[in-house]
Amino acid sequence: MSKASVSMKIGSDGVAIITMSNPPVNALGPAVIAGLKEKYAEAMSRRDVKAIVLTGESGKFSGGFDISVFIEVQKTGDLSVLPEVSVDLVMKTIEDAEKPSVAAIHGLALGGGLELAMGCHARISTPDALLGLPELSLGVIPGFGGTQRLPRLVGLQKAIEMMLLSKPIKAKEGYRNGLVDTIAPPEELLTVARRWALAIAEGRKVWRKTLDRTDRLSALYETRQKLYAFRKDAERTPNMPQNQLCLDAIEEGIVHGGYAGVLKVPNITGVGLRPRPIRKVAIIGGGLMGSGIATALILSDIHVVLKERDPAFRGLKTVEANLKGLVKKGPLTQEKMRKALSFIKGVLDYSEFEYVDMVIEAVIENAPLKQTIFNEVEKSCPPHCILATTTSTIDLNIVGKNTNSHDRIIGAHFFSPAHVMPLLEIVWSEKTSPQVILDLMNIGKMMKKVPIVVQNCTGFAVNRTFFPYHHASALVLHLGVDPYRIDRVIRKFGMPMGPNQLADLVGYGVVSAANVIYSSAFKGRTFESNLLEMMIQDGRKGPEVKPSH
Ligand SMILES: C[C@@H](O)CC(=O)SCCNC(=O)CCNC(=O)[C@H](O)C(C)(C)COP(=O)(O)OP(=O)(O)OC[C@H]1O[C@@H](n2cnc3c(N)ncnc32)[C@H](O)[C@@H]1OP(=O)(O)O
Repeated sequence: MSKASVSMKIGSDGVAIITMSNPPVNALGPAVIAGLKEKYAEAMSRRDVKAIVLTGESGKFSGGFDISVFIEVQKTGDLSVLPEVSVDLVMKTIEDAEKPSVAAIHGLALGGGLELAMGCHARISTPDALLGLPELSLGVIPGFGGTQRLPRLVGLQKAIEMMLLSKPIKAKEGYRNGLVDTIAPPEELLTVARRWALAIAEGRKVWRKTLDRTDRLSALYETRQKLYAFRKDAERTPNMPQNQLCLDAIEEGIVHGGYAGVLKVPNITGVGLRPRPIRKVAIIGGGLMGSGIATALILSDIHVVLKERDPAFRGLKTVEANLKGLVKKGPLTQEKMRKALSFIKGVLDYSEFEYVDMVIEAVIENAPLKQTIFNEVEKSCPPHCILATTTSTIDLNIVGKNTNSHDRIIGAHFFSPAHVMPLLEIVWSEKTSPQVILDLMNIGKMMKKVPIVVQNCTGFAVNRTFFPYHHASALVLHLGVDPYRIDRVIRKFGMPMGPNQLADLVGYGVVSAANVIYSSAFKGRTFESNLLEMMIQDGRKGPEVKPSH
């Protein structure tokens, strides 16, 4: 077999044609993978290259990872023959590169071959080329990000079918379902591909990363329902764990965003830190937020002590109601609910805080109260314990003012209802230790949350975005426009609910408290309306959420 290689030819149009060669199917062996990295690095460094077309020799794109390498490893146990095939090959080398790539596909693009093509910014193919991810038939799951990218190109249903059945499709079907951008006859393939690549580079065609695309994804609840059905189906093949693992990877990518699993936070991930085990969490406050977080934690098999002030333990009752709601809607079973409830205990003081790994303060948006709590908690918890606040707006340095533990203080901004909403805003100050940030990212993933890591400032990221929107609505309301009409217009625009209904759901007290903090931090840049105060004084506060910390 002739030596595997990757060549590059640069046209006068500024398009570099990078060609994989490894007969008979241009399999992605070590030499091809190394060659791709080398040629891409060269193409990125050359001023005479504007864009790249990636293709394969002898009428084939690529048959995927070189199976003979697997056989070699099975025979010898020598893992060193495995090339470095982290997802970075596709993401860093192709998808995130500063010059666009277009895949020119002919013959076949299978497994890692198709994954390379999906990392490109467009795919041109001959009509009868075979496209597929057959990895599950080999007992593995797509390892170059196919589980993350295929659903974003063809939609969840089709992507799962293609992977679970390991059944390739023809490119003309791929064109219909979004996997292929356009079809070209073999003799025109390279010409069409180079024109497309140039058009992207020159801004005449959209330059979009597959991992960023959501246009083919359904709403999260629909996704979860579909995945639930496929999981039930996969339970019939218990001896093929790769099926469930493939669904796990797909879900991770959809719920947590395409970069899930490769979430990179400078100086936090990839610097040798390892998340510490989290076994027990204390939550202070059993209101809407605290009980929601407690629900999410016990569903992730994490023990919780829920500190309330009122021996009626209304927060515990809310947790139970949350779980019953999930059983009623499915897929939570009665048995899993009973198991989750065994993970939670209501307390009225800090006596059980001695062995907790994290405390989450979930009381009302009142800085002095939070400062008192953190001062008390610092004395009751072990020195490694993470001290998290759910504040949506208050600067962390203010929250931790009365403590000597600024390195352990972090923002864990969940969104109500916390056992349902996937977003988790992780806020760190310049004093927060990288280990604590990584630990909270890990807990967020254990809770199946979408963690976004942002730096400390009033309002952080979400409320810095939310409040201008909220103030614009308050201005229009102040001018006398019907709040229901405002909400109808916003819902028609595409938001799940309008700003007035959202304020009602969250509670006017919470919105008002956050408003005061936000407006004082950005004096002169906000709209101050007294309508909310008037409603609160009139006893109309939104859902009755009594402080119960
Ligand atoms: C990165 C991760 O996602 C992991 C992966 O990519 S796993 C690999 C995924 N790819 C596949 O599973 C493709 C497997 N191959 C096939 O489906 C078929 O071989 C084919 C459709 C590519 C070609 O089929 P056909 O035309 O019928 O010819 P053969 O099956 O007889 O194959 C011809 C020769 O090609 C060799 N070959 C095929 N695929 C690979 C591969 N991925 N790696 C290495 N070699 C491959 C095959 O062994 C035959 O070679 P021979 O010397 O003639 O025996």
